[in-house]
Amino acid sequence: MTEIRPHDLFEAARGAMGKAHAPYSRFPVGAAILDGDGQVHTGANIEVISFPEGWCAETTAIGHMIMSGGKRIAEVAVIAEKLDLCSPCGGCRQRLAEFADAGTLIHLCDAGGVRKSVRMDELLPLAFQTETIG
Ligand SMILES: O=c1ccn([C@H]2C[C@H](O)[C@@H](CO)O2)c(=O)[nH]1
Ligand SMILES: [Zn+2]
Repeated sequence: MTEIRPHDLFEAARGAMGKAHAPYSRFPVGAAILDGDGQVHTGANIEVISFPEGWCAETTAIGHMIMSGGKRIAEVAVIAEKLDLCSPCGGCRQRLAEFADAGTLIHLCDAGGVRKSVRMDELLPLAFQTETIG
């Protein structure tokens, strides 16, 4: 099996961004998740005319991963057409954290490739948990 590299994830996210349904914000976003079994799952943002009902690229990709049988997130790439670095929104950080580990890398991309890679626990420090601390 060919190893998936961050640049491959970037390309998958960029391809997914081309499928965004973002007629209201005109702000296409793409995401790609590498799961623990080496499979890649992609997503784009999907907007709805009643604006709060739309959802993010990362969320679409998580749905694809779960429905394809993927269990854990090994790496993520995110790209937005109109931003140099698209960092996942707060809600998506929590959704990603559900399936990621503290050290899972999230690659923030621009049109040329990966520009910055951050750990899950940098994106969502002090994440909510129900286990007793200490
Ligand atoms: O991390 C993010 C941030 C925003 N969006 C989408 C939501 C909306 O469709 C558009 C503008 O906010 O970008 C994402 O897909 N991912
Ligand atoms: Zn989001």
